[in-house]
Amino acid sequence: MTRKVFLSNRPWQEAREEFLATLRAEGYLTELPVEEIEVTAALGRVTAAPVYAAVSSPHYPAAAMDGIAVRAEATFTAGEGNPLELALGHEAVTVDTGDPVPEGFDAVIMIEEVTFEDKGVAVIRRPAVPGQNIRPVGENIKAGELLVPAGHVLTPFDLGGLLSAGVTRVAVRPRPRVAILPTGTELVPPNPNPAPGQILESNGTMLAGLVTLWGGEPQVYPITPDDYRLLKERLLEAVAASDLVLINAGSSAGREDYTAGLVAEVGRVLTHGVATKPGKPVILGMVEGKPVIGVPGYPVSAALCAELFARPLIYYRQGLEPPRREQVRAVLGRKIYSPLGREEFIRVRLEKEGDRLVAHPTSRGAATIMALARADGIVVVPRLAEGFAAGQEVTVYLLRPLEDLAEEAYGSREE
Ligand SMILES: Nc1nc2c(c(=O)[nH]1)N[C@H]1C(S)=C(S)[C@@H](COP(=O)(O)OP(=O)(O)OC[C@H]3O[C@@H](n4cnc5c(N)ncnc54)[C@H](O)[C@@H]3O)O[C@H]1N2
Ligand code: MOO
Repeated sequence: MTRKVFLSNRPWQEAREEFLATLRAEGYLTELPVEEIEVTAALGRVTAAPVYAAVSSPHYPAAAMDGIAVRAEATFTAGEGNPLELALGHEAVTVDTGDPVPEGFDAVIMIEEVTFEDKGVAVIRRPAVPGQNIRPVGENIKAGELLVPAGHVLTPFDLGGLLSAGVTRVAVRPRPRVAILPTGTELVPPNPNPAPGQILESNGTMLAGLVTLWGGEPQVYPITPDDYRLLKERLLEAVAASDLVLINAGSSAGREDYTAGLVAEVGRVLTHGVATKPGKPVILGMVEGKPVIGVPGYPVSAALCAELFARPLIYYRQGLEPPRREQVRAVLGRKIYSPLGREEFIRVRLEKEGDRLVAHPTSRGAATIMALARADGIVVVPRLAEGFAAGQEVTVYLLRPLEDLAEEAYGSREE
């Protein structure tokens, strides 16, 4: 096999657009699958069709209070000075909250307003108004009413509403199954005593976490060594069993970086290399109508590529628009130099100084996962800019809510 050394340097937006357009053309993002599941297990799932009420709620006129059901017109004469006696079981019927109001009765008087002087006789001192303390049929939901539209993320309230309307099963978008393949002969399961050269496999779990946050169902495969035949077997197995495959590492130009060649052999490579930092050697490909992303090995590169390329797919595949990251404006704590020609994603910590926010760039190494873990946001230096001056106002894409900003600064602020 020839060793492919040169990667393309396309703007990532263009590469992503082409990837999405290819997936749309193949029906992957337009003919979305559907599954029917129990409403009780549907929290956070996306409806595949509008859901209508099977039954009204309540489906019978229901007492809204504990008391007695009466015929309102038979109570008009009751007054403080004119107690009215009603024969129980005939002129009045005791009911509890939620009970059906018996046929022919049209009001409920709260038990606190009733005295029972004689066994079998209820005494009232105020007339009842028709409909009082009765929840009519359909007060909450009317049979046939639209409960939720298609493409709606089901909340706990929705689930309560669906069940109250007699809906027990619901058609939803399946959670996209995402196969994550950690590859590399140097990788070992995490342990506290790695030998020199061994790399603790951590990206699988990190990527699985991101996939879960975005609504997907991750499956992390066992570590595959850099063996072309094994990688090919694993890739084909993963493609058959999932909706999206993330092959982690082997994306670059090293002697055992097989991913691009492999995807090209069994499918097609749309992009190998984008003009970002980190994340440059990403591979976007298609195998048997499924997207395959070659995610670079360095943890921060892996996280960024997942964000830029896997996140939109996982959302669109569920029939959702990927939510926009919240943005704030901040001033830079120091100058950033960034090479021309690559869009750089710089992790920053934010600090409140009076009424302004100051963004402090953290470590820029693609291997420094804790810098990402501790970052509050990302500042993007455009491809055709060489950086920003200290004190310049920039946009920060938030990685966590502003109110969660850590009080104390931890970790290094140096590059
Ligand atoms: N001559 C060149 N060398 C490199 C280039 C280049 O263009 N020319 N690109 C660099 C860039 S940028 C990146 S990013 C990396 C990407 O490399 P690969 O995707 O081929 O990944 P590996 O070389 O196999 O691994 C790199 C590094 O990543 C860590 N790693 C890998 N897998 C895991 C895992 N599952 N869990 C945790 N960490 C992992 C590991 O530290 C590796 O050392 O290539 C540059 N080189
Ligand atoms: O672009 Mo690599 O992805 O520098 O880290």
